[in-house]
Amino acid sequence: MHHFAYRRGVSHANVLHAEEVDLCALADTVGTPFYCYSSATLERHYKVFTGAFEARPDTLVCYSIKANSNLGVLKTLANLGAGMDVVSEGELRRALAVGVPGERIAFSGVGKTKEEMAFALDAGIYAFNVESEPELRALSEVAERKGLTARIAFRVNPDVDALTHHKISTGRAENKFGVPFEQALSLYRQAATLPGIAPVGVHMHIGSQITDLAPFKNAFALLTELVGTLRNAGFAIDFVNLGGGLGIPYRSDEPAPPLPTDYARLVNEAMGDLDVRLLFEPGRMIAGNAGILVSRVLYVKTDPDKTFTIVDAAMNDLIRPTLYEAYHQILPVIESTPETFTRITDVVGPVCETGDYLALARPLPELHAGDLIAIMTAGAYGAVQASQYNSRLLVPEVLVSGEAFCVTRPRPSYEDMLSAERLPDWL
Ligand SMILES: Cc1ncc(COP(=O)(O)O)c(C=O)c1O
Ligand SMILES: N[C@@H](CCCC[NH3+])C(=O)O
Repeated sequence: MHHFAYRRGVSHANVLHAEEVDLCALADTVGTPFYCYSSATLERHYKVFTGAFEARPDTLVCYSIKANSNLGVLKTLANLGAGMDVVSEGELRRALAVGVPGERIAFSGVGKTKEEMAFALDAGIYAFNVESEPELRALSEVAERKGLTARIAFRVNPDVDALTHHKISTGRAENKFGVPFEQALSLYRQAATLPGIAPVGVHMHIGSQITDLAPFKNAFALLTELVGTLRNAGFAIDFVNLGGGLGIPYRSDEPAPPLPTDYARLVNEAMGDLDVRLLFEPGRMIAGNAGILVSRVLYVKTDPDKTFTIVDAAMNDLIRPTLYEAYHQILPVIESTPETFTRITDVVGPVCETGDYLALARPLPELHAGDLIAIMTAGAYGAVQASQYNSRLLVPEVLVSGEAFCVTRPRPSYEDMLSAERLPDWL
């Protein structure tokens, strides 16, 4: 198994079947397309991230489940002691199902329902990241009714440009997330008066795939200032949640993003000697380069001025290229050298949308029907964003560990798909 590594400059000479698991054999067994995740890489990424903060032993790294919620992935991380960042009851149930204790779970999201709040209170989660004043009041009502106390952090929106794709920026004033920085102190004061609420933390998450440390620096400076203000006002702030967002390498021909150790240095500088527990919510950094999407070429269509490589994976399986103009490296699952990447082609799927592509104008070696390709860096925001558009079945997910593999989410059948729906009795 190729370790889909947190590695700089993945070269075209990487042979995907060079390690213990042969992707061709796996494709024959599971069928294509399928997602394939590497346990070793997940573990390594988690350890690299936590290792960067070893000087602060009470740091809690809450893996952001939204990036990849496959139970095999979650269990791999839970076994290492990871906490989890959840944004719905579904994600919370997944975290609990793999044995993550409530005390290692943080709950974010602008639209938590009262039912979700009640479920999370019963699970004894570490903290709620509260994103508005009405949400605060709802949480207080639910907690009071249950006779429980919700530990909360307001998610503060610092109005900082994360210099990332506009659809995944979350810390600008115009984004729906968090409470305005200027309103924070008065909201903490209000929270302190409400039953069932313990305002004990501060949270911030400014966006995803952040490859420049400057926005973090600016945002963390504001956050440190806020902790000082809150403490001076008498609040016992015991944790600061710095969110996730650290970017990862998607292409080998661009400068690599900062390493977790660079990020940790910045955090330590920004936090100074602030005596607080730090929480983090990395998602992409842990899962992105631990997964690939394996697909088979169906047809190669050569038009007068263009070649389309039509593969069996599509935008419904991996929406990132068309939704965010995201680049995913594509490698043939055969030995190939950079010199053979000379055929310019669009790699497209079978879905009836012009936006159904995995790559545009991409140099690749000559491919033929039946060849396998690996779409790299697909472990984060891949399978979790899949849909059944065009009544296509969700693709299976396979977790690999050394020579072992497990189809952690099998391909459903068409019978499953049809039996999930009901017809009204008047038809
Ligand atoms: C609140 C929160 N925390 C953590 C994350 C994970 O971000 P990333 O996968 O970029 O680390 C997100 C997604 O952007 C988020 O919204
Ligand atoms: N889905 C986005 C990341 C969103 C992060 C969630 N706040 C992506 O694929 O890049």
